[in-house]
Amino acid sequence: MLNVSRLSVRIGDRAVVDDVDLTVMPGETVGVIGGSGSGKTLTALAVLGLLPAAASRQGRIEFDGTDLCVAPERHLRRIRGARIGFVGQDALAALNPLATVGRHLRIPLRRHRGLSRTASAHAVTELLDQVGLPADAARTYPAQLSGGQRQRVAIAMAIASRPALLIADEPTSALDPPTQAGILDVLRALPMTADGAPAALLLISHDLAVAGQICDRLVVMHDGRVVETGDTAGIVATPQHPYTQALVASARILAA
Ligand SMILES: Nc1ncnc2c1ncn2[C@@H]1O[C@H](COP(=O)(O)OP(=O)(O)OP(=O)(O)O)[C@@H](O)[C@H]1O
Repeated sequence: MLNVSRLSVRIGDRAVVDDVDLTVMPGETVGVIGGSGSGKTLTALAVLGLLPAAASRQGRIEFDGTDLCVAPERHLRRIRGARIGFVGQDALAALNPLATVGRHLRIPLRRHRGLSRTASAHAVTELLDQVGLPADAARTYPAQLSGGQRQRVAIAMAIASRPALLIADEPTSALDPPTQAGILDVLRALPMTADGAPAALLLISHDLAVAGQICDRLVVMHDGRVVETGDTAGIVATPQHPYTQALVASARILAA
């Protein structure tokens, strides 16, 4: 479904993402892990066509059979938020402080799924339930919610269109461990997409312990390059690259 090949992103004369290959199959949960500055976020932004103005990209990003690197901006606008959802680290930044949770959810429901007013009211309740929030959360405002509840709302907004792929960039890193676990449960149980196929998740995280809990496969990035990729269980059991070995060792120490 998503097939990134030989992706490079340059800012000035620096290749901040260098020759990255990455695939996500329908229904698959893939984690992109690596340290700060390793190029994870820019890889995600390149897929969304939302790189900073100073950046340029090369390579191929095939999604639903179209190369997004050469697709016109109107094609990207059509798939962003509809076929590809996005959740970032800072839910507060994604939410309008003056709008209720219900209003946040009705906008994508009406825009992307074309639901009537009555149908979208029902769909709001269903979405809230999918992310573990009670129906009466629809009448609350972002400031009245905890950080974890706000992140649940941000995920509900991102999945309202039933996207084929959800990109989540450090969705739990601003949250305490019990709250993180709740958000990972929500991401693990993504609903079906509009065409009935299972949704896929591309999870960006610096934390192997987080990605390892819910990802089928991991892509390890270091200094802008993919240094290792494989099944989560295999990577955790027998990491090959020295950087991955260090990541696994430090996750073990933290878990001990
Ligand atoms: N707008 C920008 N202008 C200049 N350099 C940038 C910009 N955005 C990112 N970079 C640089 O590109 C490199 C990769 O950044 P990126 O945000 O993809 O890293 P990351 O792996 O997501 O790290 P983090 O976990 O800290 O967000 C970093 O060295 C960063 O400083």
